[in-house]
Amino acid sequence: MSTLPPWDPATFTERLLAKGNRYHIHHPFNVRMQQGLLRPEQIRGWVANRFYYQVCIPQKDAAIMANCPDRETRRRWRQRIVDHDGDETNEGGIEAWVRLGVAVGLTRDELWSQQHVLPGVRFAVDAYVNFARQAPWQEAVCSSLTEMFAPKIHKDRLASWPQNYPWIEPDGLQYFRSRISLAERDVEHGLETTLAHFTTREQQLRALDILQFKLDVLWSMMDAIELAYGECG
Ligand SMILES: O=C(O)c1cc(C(=O)O)c2c(n1)C(=O)C(=O)c1cc(C(=O)O)[nH]c1-2
Repeated sequence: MSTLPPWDPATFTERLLAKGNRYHIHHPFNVRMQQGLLRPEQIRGWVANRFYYQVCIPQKDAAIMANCPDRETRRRWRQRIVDHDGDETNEGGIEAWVRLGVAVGLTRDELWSQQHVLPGVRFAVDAYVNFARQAPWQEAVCSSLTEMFAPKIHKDRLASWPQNYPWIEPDGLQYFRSRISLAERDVEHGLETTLAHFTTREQQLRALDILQFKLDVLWSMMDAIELAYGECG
């Protein structure tokens, strides 16, 4: 057991942020996507596979709520499910992702049937959902903190895709636009919970491991996608 004193909140936050160097933004497949080097069928492969992540996120968030006895947390957390599933006033992120799919040349049926979802992507995403089902809810909250790094990846796509992939209908990029402020809001809550729960050095180190697990989920998805659709695919 570590006998070192806990990091203060600012230092702990810095340590969490430093994990950004392992984010899938740096994965070779993402780098090539960002440089405009991917062919349409490669973009389609990524979009069809990422759809599996999109549809599983609300189940992951529902698992966190199911494990959380704190009413205040559930009040805030349930918004995440609405963000993805939608409601009477908002079509939701899953539908926005379907629109992205259609904009890149996939059909709704192709997406919903999950016919393109690779075994490695399914394993990685399922590992994330299972973690949320089984871990203490604060640990599952911590695992969502890869969203700290997501606004940049969404902004990068919005800035470069219109020039790099002019064949993609720009309306299809709405999903990325919508996620920037939602991710920032999610991170505020996720960090608040993480800073309050992981207070000893040993716990803080555990939080870094949890964040690494989630970074690995995203990285593994990219590995599987690259193997199937990359230059050797
Ligand atoms: O496009 C991306 O690279 C990316 C990454 C992540 C992430 O870092 O987990 C999320 C999203 N997008 C996203 O759109 C999203 O709604 C989301 C929810 C979560 C989560 O863990 O609860 N991550 C992410």
